Amino acid sequence: MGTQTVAKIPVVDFSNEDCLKPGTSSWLSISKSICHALEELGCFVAILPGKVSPELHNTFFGTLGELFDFPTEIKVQSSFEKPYPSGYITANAANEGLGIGYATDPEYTRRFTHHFWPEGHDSFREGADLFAKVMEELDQVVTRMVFENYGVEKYHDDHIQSIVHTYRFNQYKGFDKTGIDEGLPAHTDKTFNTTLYQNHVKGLEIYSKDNEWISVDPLPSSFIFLAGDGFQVWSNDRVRACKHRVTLRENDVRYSFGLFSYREGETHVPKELVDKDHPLQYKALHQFEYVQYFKKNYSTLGPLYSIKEYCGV
Ligand SMILES: O=C(O)CCC(=O)C(=O)O
Ligand SMILES: [Fe+2]
Repeated sequence: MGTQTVAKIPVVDFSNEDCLKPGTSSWLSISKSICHALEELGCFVAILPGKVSPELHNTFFGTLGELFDFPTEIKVQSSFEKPYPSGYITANAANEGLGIGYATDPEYTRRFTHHFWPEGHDSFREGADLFAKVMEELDQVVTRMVFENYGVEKYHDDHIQSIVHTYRFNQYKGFDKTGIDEGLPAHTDKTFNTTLYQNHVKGLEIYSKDNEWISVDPLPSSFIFLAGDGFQVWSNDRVRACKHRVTLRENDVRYSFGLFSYREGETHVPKELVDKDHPLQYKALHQFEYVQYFKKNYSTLGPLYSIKEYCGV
């Protein structure tokens, strides 16, 4: 257990199982570090060595290679989960993404697997379910720590009930294949929060308060937790939505995947988080409508459209 800093991204080590148990001293100590990181940078790296073995890591990235090797026409037909973004999405000639709606429901990962492998593919399906479980647990632990830190833990059960998860798997071709170095442009996620996992190829960069791009070093068994626009709204600007981008400098194929957490219904700033030092910053946010609006108007709004413009007071 403990917190260290690698290249300015806080790294939180959850190897002591007590870190996942509310009220223990390990829990209380890392929750302070996590809140600080989310307020300053909007992200941190979580190391969970007991949850992801090197075998699972290697097997699962192997199956992602098989997934993206399918012909494009099979990939584009995988869009059948609504309402949150799912199916085939491509940002540019270097990037391809495939999404699953309701990612934490094994029925949806089963359907997605069946689309590509009608005979089944246990290591893909079981890997996807296992990672979704670990990321969902991390998501719940982190949001609970933040809710407690702000003295509003009484809202946390309802928060968890309102969350819908979407998976997105990304493949970025090596720089030598495309000559494209922009994997994804700078953006904040439209989620409440996002949890990412990736292979050994670097690329993710985080924008700091000092206006610097910080490169994330992939560490084994580690996840990157990012606060999204919804978290910033809910916290009345205490938590910073993490601005990030993907830059491709290596010639290896980069794989990453994320569990995207969206709140159903409306997000209001809790009344306890509004006072004379923290005047109300946002109107209620309906996250699904926000995602739809952003998608529909992307060509005019651009990737850096801010939540302040959408629902700032
Ligand atoms: O590939 C990554 O590391 C980041 C992906 C990302 O930012 C996104 O899908 O929104
Ligand atoms: Fe993102």
